[in-house]
Amino acid sequence: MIEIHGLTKKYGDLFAIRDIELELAAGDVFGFIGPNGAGKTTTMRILATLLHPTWGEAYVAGHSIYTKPKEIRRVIGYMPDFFGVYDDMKVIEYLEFFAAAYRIRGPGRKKICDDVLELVDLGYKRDALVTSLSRGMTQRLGLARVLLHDPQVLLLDEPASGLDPRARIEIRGLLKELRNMGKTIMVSSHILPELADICNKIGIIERGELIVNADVADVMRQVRQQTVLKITVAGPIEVAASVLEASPLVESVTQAAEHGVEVLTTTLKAEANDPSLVAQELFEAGCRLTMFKEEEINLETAFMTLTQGITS
Ligand SMILES: Nc1ncnc2c1ncn2[C@@H]1O[C@H](COP(=O)(O)OP(=O)(O)OP(=O)(O)O)[C@@H](O)[C@H]1O
Repeated sequence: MIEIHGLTKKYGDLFAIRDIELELAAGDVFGFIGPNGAGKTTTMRILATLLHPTWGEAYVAGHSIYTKPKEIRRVIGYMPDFFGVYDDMKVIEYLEFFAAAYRIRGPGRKKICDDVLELVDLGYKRDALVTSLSRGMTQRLGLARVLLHDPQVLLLDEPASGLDPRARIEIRGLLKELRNMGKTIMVSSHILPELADICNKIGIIERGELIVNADVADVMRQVRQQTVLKITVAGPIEVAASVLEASPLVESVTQAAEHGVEVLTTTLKAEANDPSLVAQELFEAGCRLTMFKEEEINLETAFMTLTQGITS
């Protein structure tokens, strides 16, 4: 759905983006992470055919940005990081205005506007003035606007920026819904956790260069090459600790209090792939397990591990 090769944009001597390579398939949700000024907006504006690159190639749904910009505009929904709303319009009028611009005509237009309003949970604000909406609602209206023509590809530039925690969660929920509808989504943010649970691919851009471009599942696999168990027991924890230390399956054990409870964090040897054998050893030594689970690893930790040194 999106194919980018050697994409570069220069402003004088400054590389806003440099040699970007990226491929996204239909249904991919790509989280585009980077600090302010890293090049996210530049990349998205080029894909949206609003900006010419200095060199490089980009295709959206098989259409080249150089030769088929009109075709690209029909299949994308681009939500910029800042967009204006017309002061004296009601929410529904605002959407009808853009629907007309997309040449959506006839009785179907009203239904489409009502449908997208429902999708973004703004049906109840249908007749409110756009200027009366909160920032979160305005962002949702912006999303409704780019969904009017049912685009296959969504380019969303920091849709959650400036929102309070509740509004951020709402936007995330909405993105999940769009993902479930099969849309291909490129969504930028400068914070990783915001995108962690909705993306299947993640790119990290810094100073114009895509320094990480990976499958979320691969990253998880790479980081988790060894199983780490969190274990608590009823009774003396030292007994369990010594059983674990003596176990041929265990590489290391550390003991520390977590939320007031003594926990044994146990890293298994790379070749030990059945944690239940460790449970059995503890059981046979008379330890009563009160917790025995694999340590959860979140995407943020995984990326911090992988990008250590690269992003500093
Ligand atoms: N029109 C322009 N003229 C000169 N430099 C520009 C122009 N547009 C962008 N830049 C520079 O290109 C770089 C990339 O900017 P870009 O807006 O793509 O970053 P971004 O990752 O989207 O940042 P933000 O999170 O702040 O939106 C920045 O250094 C910016 O100052």
